[in-house]
Amino acid sequence: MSFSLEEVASHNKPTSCWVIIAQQVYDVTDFLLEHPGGSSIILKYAGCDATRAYEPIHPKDALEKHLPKSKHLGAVDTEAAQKLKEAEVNRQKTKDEVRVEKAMKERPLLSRILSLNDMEAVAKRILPFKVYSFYSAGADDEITLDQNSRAYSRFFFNPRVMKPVSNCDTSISILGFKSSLPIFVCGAALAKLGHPLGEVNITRACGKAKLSQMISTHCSCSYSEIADAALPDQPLFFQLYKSSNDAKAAMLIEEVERLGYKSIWLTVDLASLGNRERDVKSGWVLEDQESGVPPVYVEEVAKGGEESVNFFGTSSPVVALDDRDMTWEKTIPWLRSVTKLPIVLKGIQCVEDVVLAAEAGVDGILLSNHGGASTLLDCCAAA
Ligand code: HEM
Ligand SMILES: Cc1cc2nc3c(=O)[nH]c(=O)nc-3n(C[C@H](O)[C@H](O)[C@H](O)COP(=O)(O)O)c2cc1C
Repeated sequence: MSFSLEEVASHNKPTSCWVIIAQQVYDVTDFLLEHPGGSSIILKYAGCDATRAYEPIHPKDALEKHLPKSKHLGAVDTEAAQKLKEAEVNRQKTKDEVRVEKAMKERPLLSRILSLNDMEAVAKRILPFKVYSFYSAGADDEITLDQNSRAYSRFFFNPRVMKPVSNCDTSISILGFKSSLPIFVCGAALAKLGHPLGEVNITRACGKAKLSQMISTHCSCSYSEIADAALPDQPLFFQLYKSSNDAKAAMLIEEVERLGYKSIWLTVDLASLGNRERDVKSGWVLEDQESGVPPVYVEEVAKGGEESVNFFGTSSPVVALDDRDMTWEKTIPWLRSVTKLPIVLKGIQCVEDVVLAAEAGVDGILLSNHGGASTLLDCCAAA
């Protein structure tokens, strides 16, 4: 079955909502309320082509996994496909896209980027404004974000000399897996926003460097693509945002266990999303930059605009359907009952909770305040 653009466009309401993704037509009416980001994000594209918004965020298999087959209605017809292609070719680039294209051409060679600070400065130049805001924003006044990096300058080495060092071994073992350095790659959502190869690229790098990698529940490549990119003996850990629906969470764990992931890192510091103001603001800051004229706010403009403001930014969907009522007594035994993998709690921040974690019998903890980025509170102690 194939559809014209006009036919798709007539399904542009919450009561009948179709979208086009990669020239395929989907009926997402029933899915609206299940979408992790809520319905309003999808409704923005109701009756339209959502490909450009959809592809950099969602794993390849998201539609197949979450929409019943019957909701994949068919493809657009030949004329519609042609029109969509033309619209994409003729689309006027935004100022931010033009800026990014220029910055990409002028970016330094990788071999000249010597430190994380250098890398961050390049990222700020070459990433789209909204993406950089999402990747870098901290909660509230970003005091914890700032303190996390400052903490490194509060501690000093007392170097000892006259020791043999020609044969140093920097490797350690993390949950029984050898790592060439005492670091690993932490789980982070949406890598494809920064590079089209997304998490898979990082997996390949970890394979070469012999490092472990934790994969976010909200990675933008599929869990299986990432598993396929890993070398046979390369450990992948899975970061779990636990759904409030236990059965769904158990299915997810079963899936990654089957794919060969080696441990479950339950994130416990995100019962609610932090107030990431730079991320929230980035949408309207960008709109003002694009319009090129100083914004003029009048009552009429503000009206109606107020309700549509997304107060959580790009991260908003991340915790929308997550379990906000996890407890030591309930959640850890439940997790043990659904997996044999080692369990690590990610986001422990005080001694009292370390003790409770040990009593609960977990296999490890990750001392972390989520980078001062997304936790509910700013002003948490540096971690
Ligand atoms: C069918 C059409 C869909 C459309 C048009 C759509 C659109 C979007 C958009 C535009 C965002 C970004 C929100 C933002 O920038 O603030 C988003 C986020 C998200 N969507 Fe969808 N979506 C669709 C289907 C799905 C499906 C099937 C899933 C699978 C569960 C899904 C899961 C998510 C998740 C988890 C996020 C948050 C980003 C992340 O952490 O990965 N979406 N969606
Ligand atoms: C862009 C970005 C995305 C992140 N996504 C996730 C995520 O999906 N799940 C999660 O548990 N933590 C996520 N984090 C937090 C990191 O895993 C990590 O806790 C943070 O970068 C601070 O490092 P630390 O825990 O070593 O202090 C994200 C961090 C950033 C910067």
